[in-house]
Amino acid sequence: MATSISRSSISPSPQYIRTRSSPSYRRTYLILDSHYCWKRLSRSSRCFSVLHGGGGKNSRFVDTQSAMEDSHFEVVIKDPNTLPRPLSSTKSSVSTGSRLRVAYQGVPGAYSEAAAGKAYPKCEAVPCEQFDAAFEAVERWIVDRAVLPIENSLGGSIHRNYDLLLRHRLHIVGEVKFAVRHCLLANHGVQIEELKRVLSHPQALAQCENTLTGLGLVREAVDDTAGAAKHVAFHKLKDAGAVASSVAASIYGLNILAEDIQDDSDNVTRFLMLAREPIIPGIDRPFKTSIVFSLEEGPGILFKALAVFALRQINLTKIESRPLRNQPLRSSDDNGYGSSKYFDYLFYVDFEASMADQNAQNALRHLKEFATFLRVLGSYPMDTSMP
Ligand SMILES: O=C(O)C(=O)C[C@]1(C(=O)O)C=C[C@@H](O)C=C1
Repeated sequence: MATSISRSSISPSPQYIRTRSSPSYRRTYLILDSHYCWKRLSRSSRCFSVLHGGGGKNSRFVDTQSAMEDSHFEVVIKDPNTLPRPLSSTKSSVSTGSRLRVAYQGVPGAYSEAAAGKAYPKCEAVPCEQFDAAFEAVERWIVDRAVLPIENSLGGSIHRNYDLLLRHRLHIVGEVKFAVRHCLLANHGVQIEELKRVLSHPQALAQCENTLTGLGLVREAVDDTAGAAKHVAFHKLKDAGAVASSVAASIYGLNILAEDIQDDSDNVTRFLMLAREPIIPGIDRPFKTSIVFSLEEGPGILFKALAVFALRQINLTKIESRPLRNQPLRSSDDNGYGSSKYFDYLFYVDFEASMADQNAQNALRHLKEFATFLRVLGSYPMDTSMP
């Protein structure tokens, strides 16, 4: 039985980006990513710097003050040792030939465990309490990979994982689409009419909105679907059911009261496969590339940013915006539009092209002309299978 990883078993995550500039100044960031990195300095920027390497002795502070004259400057660092290796071991399971250890969030029976098995057949799936524990488990060489949900066809994006992708230094090396078929589970002998509440992961509850509303059940959010099933079984609850998989029902000895209770039969969750090192992008099969960037303020800037792909016939499959954290609310005094405040955003974009494709490289070169920050999260084979 694999041991579960909780946040408390791992020391706190290093900060990926740390700035030393005064918060009142507009900032752009310089990211020294091991494989893809480029940054443009904002002309309005004052001195700033970025920490790469988590603050340890491998960290690199880049004082960009001297680079201020050259507002278009590019840095490319190729460093194979992206992440520190553990003191106890210098070999991963991959190099030792043992089973690949793959972190997922939840307990056995969670959909994420099944997705990890689909992504890496024969792997040893390692349960983690929270998403960030899974990221850290890979970073600290406790496991080799993580498989984490990023979006669902009914419930939408899993925002937490977008934020963690940026905070951590892992690379997207693949994706896997998994058909999620929810069941309503309860202890044996409990009838559906006796249920007053239902426990599950918030995404799963959202995916079964119509069914649960029809049954008049009060929703209670927990960390994962299988955890909900385990809780209902462990406490022998009579008034509560769980939304979870049929696998969870058999693991925790629950009865399946209803099957396929998701609002749409096509309920697919897309999971990302994460690793310490990126894969070498190819052009031998369909590839997808995921990037994150931020932009200067100004009319039509997002339009221009997206046009770099349209101009080259590159199809976008996903765009997500997230607040740029640690960036103070900028006063609109900056540009003289009264006293209202506004936010800065990060844009996460997935597009259908490989970083090995010149067309994609040109698009990103074009994008960096007006991006204040740009990072390639990964270039990886598309999952074209039927989920
Ligand atoms: O709780 C689980 O079983 C999970 O694997 C998590 C999760 C999610 O985070 O979206 C994964 C797939 C389903 O969409 C519902 C829940």
